[in-house]
Amino acid sequence: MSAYIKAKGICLDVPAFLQREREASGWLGLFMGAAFDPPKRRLMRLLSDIDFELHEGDRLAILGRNGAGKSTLLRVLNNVYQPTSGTLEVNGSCQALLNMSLGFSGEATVRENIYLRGIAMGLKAAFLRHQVDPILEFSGLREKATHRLRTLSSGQKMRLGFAISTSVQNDIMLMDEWVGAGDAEFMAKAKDRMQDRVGGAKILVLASHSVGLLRNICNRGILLEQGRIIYEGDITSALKNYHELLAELRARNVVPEVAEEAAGGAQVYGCAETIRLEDGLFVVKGWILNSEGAVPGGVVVEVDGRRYIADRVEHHSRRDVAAHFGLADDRCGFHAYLDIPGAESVRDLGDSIQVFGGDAPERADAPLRVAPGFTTQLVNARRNRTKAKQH
Ligand SMILES: Nc1ncnc2c1ncn2[C@@H]1O[C@H](COP(=O)(O)OP(=O)(O)OP(=O)(O)O)[C@@H](O)[C@H]1O
Repeated sequence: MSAYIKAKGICLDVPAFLQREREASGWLGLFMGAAFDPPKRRLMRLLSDIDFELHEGDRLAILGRNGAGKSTLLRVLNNVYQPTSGTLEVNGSCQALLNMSLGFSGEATVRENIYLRGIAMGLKAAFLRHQVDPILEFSGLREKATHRLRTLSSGQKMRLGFAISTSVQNDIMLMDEWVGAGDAEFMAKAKDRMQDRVGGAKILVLASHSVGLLRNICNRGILLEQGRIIYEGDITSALKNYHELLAELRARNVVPEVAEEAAGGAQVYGCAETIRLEDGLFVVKGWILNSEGAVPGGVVVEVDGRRYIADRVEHHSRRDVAAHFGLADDRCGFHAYLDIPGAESVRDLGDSIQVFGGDAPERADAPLRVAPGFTTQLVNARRNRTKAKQH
């Protein structure tokens, strides 16, 4: 049977308890206020008139700034919240990667938690028996199988949650950000599995601030603002509308608030495409943008572990990149000019160069992708130097 999601006129109201703001005029006043002025209950509308249909092959990006309602909508799709009005039809097995530790019990053992969580996911005990070993293996927690969950580190709990949640392929996947957990070795395994699961899902719904990720994975997008869909369309036009909304907010001096993620700042993406020497300065060309659709100005090049800050970064129009990411501002191309003492040509740089971007040089710590052409340039330069030495 085919998988689909049909949301018609969904609204969600939740009760909010509001306490009157009052000046604390001493302890007695505070206690009396708490005793005789109980919080008022008021209904708050978190989602209004949400309408969309998803069918097989749809990969939907949910866009919106902080507090727009993305996670709330995912929770409604996952039946965590019942809509106050409207109808939701979900056909197909559904897996939500929303909260990795949902359904865990700290007092139960790791093995027991696999059953608890698996059953909460709708899996049968007989089926789960065969999943326990692969889950312990994948999460690297085989020797902890009989330990109580509360004795595990948060990274280990995350690994376990990830291994259980992704142990089976489902028709529909709901995701709040791309899941990455644990150390580098686990991350690599997790990435492969995520790619498998995402590729195997018939329908994917992904809420994220990561524009590059959404652009790569999704083919459709909805833009939420204050719990309403303000735009729906293909991913390119949805991203364009999202960036236009952010640009408009910035123009009105409203902080768009999309960047308060764990990393503590807007995510920076980009690519270093070429490097050459021009009038004694190295010029790195490429493109750069951040998750707010703005163009960061800091570029740093790391050669053999030493950081060199660009003296000057010039921005240029890159319509190809702007069209790909749906940017409101197409000046995301950059030429970064650097002085690298001791290097007189590209061949002196070696081939272990990394390029980083950020809002300012001192915060330029987001690695930019290095285009194959860039690497080829360095490798050819090194080869030429070796040949020249031999002659
Ligand atoms: N159970 C709840 N009770 C009251 N308010 C809530 C509840 N859940 C969410 N909200 C409010 O609803 C709004 C939307 O929250 P939600 O977490 O869906 O935003 P979001 O778009 O996912 O944001 P972010 O990008 O920061 O993750 C916020 O203002 C939040 O404070």
